[in-house]
Amino acid sequence: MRKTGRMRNWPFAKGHGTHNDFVIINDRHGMYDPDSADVRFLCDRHGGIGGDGVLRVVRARYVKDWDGDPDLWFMDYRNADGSIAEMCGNGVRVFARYLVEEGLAMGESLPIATRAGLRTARFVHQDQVAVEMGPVVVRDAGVKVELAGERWPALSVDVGNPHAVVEVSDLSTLDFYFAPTWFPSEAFPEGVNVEFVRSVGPGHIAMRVFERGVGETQSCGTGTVAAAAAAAQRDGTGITHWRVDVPGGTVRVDLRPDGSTLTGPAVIVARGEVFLPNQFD
Ligand SMILES: N[C@@H](CCC[C@H](N)C(=O)O)C(=O)O
Repeated sequence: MRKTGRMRNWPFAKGHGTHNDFVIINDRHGMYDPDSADVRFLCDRHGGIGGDGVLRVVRARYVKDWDGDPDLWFMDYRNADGSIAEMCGNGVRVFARYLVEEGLAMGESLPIATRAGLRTARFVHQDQVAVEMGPVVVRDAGVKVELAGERWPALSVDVGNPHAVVEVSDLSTLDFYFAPTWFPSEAFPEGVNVEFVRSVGPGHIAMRVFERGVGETQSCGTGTVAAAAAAAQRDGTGITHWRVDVPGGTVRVDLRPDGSTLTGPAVIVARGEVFLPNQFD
């Protein structure tokens, strides 16, 4: 097997939610499941299209291990390094926007299957989409996060995917040249997304994130929910509505005992055709 030149053409779209950006692959008939080399190519900002991840749009019936309604649209999310993640909060809003713009779904409220279970997206106004994100589990498991020689205690938060949330006093001095590490390492055997959060005021935080499988991104939707839930636990005043500022914009997180809602923008910015390198012949 050897690498050769270009071979297959495939339609794609590009979209983002608070500048967390995605290459969208329409695979409605289950004909093209990108392998990790394809995902890395699609997400490559210099040699490919460029994105923090890939959203493969596919009917749930074509997804191995999905045992729910086969007719649902499934958000098959991949990180830029080719790894698979359970859930993507910005991605699911962009996915919903894409389905409607492509005429693949309609209505104000849209069920979307993900590896973390069913999520429902609702079109609110203009570019805003609200997604029911399910329950958020916050634990203080004695985890510490280290970055550039500094160590902080972190809360472990499960939003369908894993997060470690750290409180800091200054976001501008964080140095992401090297990835953050965590202790004990067994706390997150599958890796973790790390959120650094600064309190701005009551119900208002700012955040930077270093995503598993990507690096620093302009935003992470599940991360904003994790950060708000961790801030609510630390703050203890019972605030349930949170404004979360990220480098790429602002989202709103609503917390309930049995679930959470993430509301933020989702836009499609391009459509085109990509020439996929032929890896095997
Ligand atoms: N950017 C996403 C999260 C994507 C997955 C994450 N990197 C992981 O590996 O869990 C979001 O908006 O939630």
